[in-house]
Amino acid sequence: MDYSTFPLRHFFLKKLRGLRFVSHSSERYSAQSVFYQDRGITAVHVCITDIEVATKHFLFHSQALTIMAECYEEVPYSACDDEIPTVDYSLLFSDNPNQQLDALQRLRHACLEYGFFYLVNHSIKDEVLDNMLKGVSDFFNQTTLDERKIYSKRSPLDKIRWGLNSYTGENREYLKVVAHPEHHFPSKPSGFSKTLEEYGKDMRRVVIGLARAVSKTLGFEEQFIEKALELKSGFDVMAMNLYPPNAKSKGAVGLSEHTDPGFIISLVQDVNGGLQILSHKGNWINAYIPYHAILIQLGDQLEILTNGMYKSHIHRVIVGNNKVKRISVVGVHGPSLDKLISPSTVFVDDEHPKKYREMAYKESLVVNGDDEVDVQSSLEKARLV
Ligand SMILES: O=C(O)CCC(=O)C(=O)O
Ligand SMILES: [Fe+2]
Repeated sequence: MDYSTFPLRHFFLKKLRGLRFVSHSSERYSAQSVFYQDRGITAVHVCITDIEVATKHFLFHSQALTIMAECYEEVPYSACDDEIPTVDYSLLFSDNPNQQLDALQRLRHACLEYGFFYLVNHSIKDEVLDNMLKGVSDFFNQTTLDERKIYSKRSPLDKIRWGLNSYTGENREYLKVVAHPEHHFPSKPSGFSKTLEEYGKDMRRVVIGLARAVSKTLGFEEQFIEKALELKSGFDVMAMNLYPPNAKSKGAVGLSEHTDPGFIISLVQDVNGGLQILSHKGNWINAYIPYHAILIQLGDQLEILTNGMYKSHIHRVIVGNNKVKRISVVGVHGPSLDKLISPSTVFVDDEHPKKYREMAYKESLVVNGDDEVDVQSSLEKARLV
């Protein structure tokens, strides 16, 4: 079997169905142990990134270990350079009806056939992006590592969360902050909070514009998504990631494969490198985000709302070939926490049975034992078929 072109999770799911994964009480994994017991696939993912770490932290059925060992040998993290569609934000609102229609058609195609696209002419000024990326870089300054430890997990209600995953298997430092409806930003370095606020405001404007345009691509009035997800009080988290250049002693994976919750996910970065997205055809595509463009990915709750028509896609970060450190800033733009999300009746009929159960957004964020600020996907928990 050619593992580089085959969607691995399906392969594992089939092969490992029925086997149990039991986590040790190791600190790193204990919070996720329940989660892993019925989501073998995520456990497998942890294992496959580094079998040595996996065996240290989990008790595995020996048959599962053999399968994982085989797969670990063969997975090369390779990806192709297939084109990722580009959407011109300004044209989505053009006064010229033909131009607008053309841009909306492009957006529909990108949502239907890809689930991710580069957004250009988005109206966020270069200096806002540059200031924000500089602020994030200063926050992650090596000399202040001890200072940011105050944002390590203290309570499930944390609004600011910092973490350093620099063990073999995942290689990333991150800061996650709640950015909407109210925002919680670190007070240091000076000016950082103001920079994030400015960027957050601009990005939110773009997200609301996209909600209107995406509604139109589905044949609805432009307020459809804003109302269905209650975006006015939407729960947004900003995740700032720092990936070091790969060192021999560390793992090639910056961030393991996952989808993200929410309506859409915005991503900006300082340098290209490492982000790979699994296409609907089952091949990994390298994302080479054009300078100052925003990568938009569709989130789980848009997939649920459209009953699987607009899908959220699995992605990961591979740092193996990176020569320099990379920073990415990810916005997970979600529905209101209390909003119940289920497939809209328009997308459900005899030929398209309901594929997801109803869940409040808040429930979907915490159902696997994670905290709201972690913004982890629970799409598999909502799936009915
Ligand atoms: O850093 C990246 O390119 C991707 C980050 C990501 O997927 C996430 O934070 O959810
Ligand atoms: Fe992500």
